[in-house]
Amino acid sequence: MAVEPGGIVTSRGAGFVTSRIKAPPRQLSPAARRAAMSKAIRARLLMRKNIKNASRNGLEAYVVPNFLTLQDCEDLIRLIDAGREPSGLLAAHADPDFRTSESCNLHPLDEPVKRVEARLAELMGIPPAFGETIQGQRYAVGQQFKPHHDYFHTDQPYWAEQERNGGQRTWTAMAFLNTPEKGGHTKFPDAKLEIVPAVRGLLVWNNVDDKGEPNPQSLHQGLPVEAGTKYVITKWFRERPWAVGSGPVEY
Ligand SMILES: O=C(O)CCC(=O)C(=O)O
Ligand SMILES: [Fe+2]
Repeated sequence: MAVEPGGIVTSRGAGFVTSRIKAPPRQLSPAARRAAMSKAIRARLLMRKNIKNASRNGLEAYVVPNFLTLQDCEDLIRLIDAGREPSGLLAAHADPDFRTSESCNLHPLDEPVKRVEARLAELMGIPPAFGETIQGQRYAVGQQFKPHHDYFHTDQPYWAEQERNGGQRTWTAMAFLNTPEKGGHTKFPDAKLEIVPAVRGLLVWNNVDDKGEPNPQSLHQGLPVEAGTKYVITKWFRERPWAVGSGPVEY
């Protein structure tokens, strides 16, 4: 079967059809591979009904309303509340208020997590091995995550290890588990896009540009919650399979 780099391969599993985007050939440069994967993911997302293309000003982003069930949201909130501890950062930051939320890594074998992983895999088509462990996050009033990129900055000391363990982060999928009373918007200040959290909704964005290079326009932040609480889950995808043994990574 001839498949283009980044083309879609369909295979029949036990009683259901699964399709995955095929990893592009290794002889391409890393950026060309990332670009080919992005092209295939974009084509797949755009084929879907009930997806809103929120791309603008050099940022590629999509919103899928009602992506999760209410049951998923309730179950995930319970898991986050049971496991939450102060959110970490991959590299120390001079600003102690840079990321003030609480987080936990969700166990991939917990039933609600398995359900959501399967739905995300079906949406994105990215081979599951390319995805990091889903992280849950809880923001109380005043808590936030200041502007940052999800891609790795390759001039940082952490990069050598990340390059070995799956390489660059490509896409981010973030689902809103509740609707905070006020605030907590996800804002892309340079791209001038602001998403108001809505229970069950999914926000997906590409951290690399059309050439497969890290895209500065993907700069984003979780604005402070002003009333109520905000719960989200985040899944970061890598350009290559991510080694679980390397341990969970923060932003
Ligand atoms: O909470 C948000 O709106 C943003 C979270 C975020 O940027 C992240 O988890 O990488
Ligand atoms: Fe982020």
